This record gives sequence, C-alpha cells and structure tokens, in this order.
Amino acid sequence: MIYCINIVYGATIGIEDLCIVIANLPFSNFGMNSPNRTASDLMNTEMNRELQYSTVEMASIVARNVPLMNEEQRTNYDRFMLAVSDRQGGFFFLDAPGGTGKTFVISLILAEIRLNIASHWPLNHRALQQLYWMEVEQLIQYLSCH
Ligand SMILES: Nc1ncnc2c1ncn2[C@@H]1O[C@H](COP(=O)(O)OP(=O)(O)OP(=O)(O)O)[C@@H](O)[C@H]1O
Repeated sequence: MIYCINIVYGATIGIEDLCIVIANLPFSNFGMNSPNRTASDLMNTEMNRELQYSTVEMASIVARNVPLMNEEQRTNYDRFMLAVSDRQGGFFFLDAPGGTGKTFVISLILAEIRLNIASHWPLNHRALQQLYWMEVEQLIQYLSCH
C-alpha cells in the first residue's frame, strides 16, 4: 500500500512539474490539490527548468554572434550588460522596425547572462532573478511584435 501511495505521489509531482513548465503555475492555481511539498522544493523545480540549457551552446552563440553586432546593436547590448553586471536593474524597451535584429540582440544578452550564471554556480537568488528578468523582457518584446 505504501508502495502505491509513493507511485501516486511521484506521478502527481511529475504532472505538476509539467504543469509548471507549461503554465508556470502549480496545481493549486487551477483549483487542484498540489502534492505536499515545500516552497523550496517547488523553487528547485523552477531552477532546474531554467538550467536546462547547454553552456557549450551558449558560449558558442556568444563567441560567434557578438562580433557580428552592428554599432547600434553593440551600444544597446553594452548598456544592458552594464545594467546587469552593476546590478542597476531597470526597464529596457527595444523598439525598432521589423527585421533589424531585436531578437538577435536579446538572444545574445540571454546567452551571455546564462553563461555568467553557469560560471557562478551554485546558483544564487539574484542570478535567477536576472534570468527571469530576461525572460520577461523577451516576452514584452514578443508581445509588442506579434
Ligand atoms: N548584426 C547581425 N549580424 C548578422 N545577422 C543579423 C544581425 N542582426 C540581425 N541579424 C539577422 O537578421 C535577421 C532578422 O533579425 P531579427 O529576427 O533579430 O530581427 P527582429 O527585429 O527581431 O525582427 P522582427 O521584429 O520581425 O521579429 C535574423 O536572421 C538575424 O539573425
């Protein structure tokens, strides 16, 4: 019987993890009972999800594409990276005509930040916030362009 309960518990956690990946929210936000686990366990799931990228790939994206940036892209990229490295924070809105390289620059910034985070493992909370911040920025850009 204990064996069965463990299977159900494990399956529920697995399904809730999928739910978090898809909707970024636990079961409780959809009127279902969340499996009994602590907030820090949930946070670990989030962290693991954010770490599902290859640092080798990130390094090669940065090495290959940073030298390709034009002057304007480079200026914005440097300004953004300075705000991150100096921990100034702030809001950045990248607004330019279609096809001028907004996604190109944002993807590079994200790759660079992910690389920095990987080099500072174990992951600290601040680094994770920066990563979420980037995801929000990408979302804003996506919403403003589609
Ligand atoms: N400096 C660059 N060097 C080489 N390729 C670039 C550069 N900037 C942009 N590109 C390429 O130009 C194309 C268009 O760029 P991108 O998709 O980033 O533009 P965008 O502004 O996000 O476009 P949209 O607003 O339509 O989504 C992409 O193939 C991208 O890889």
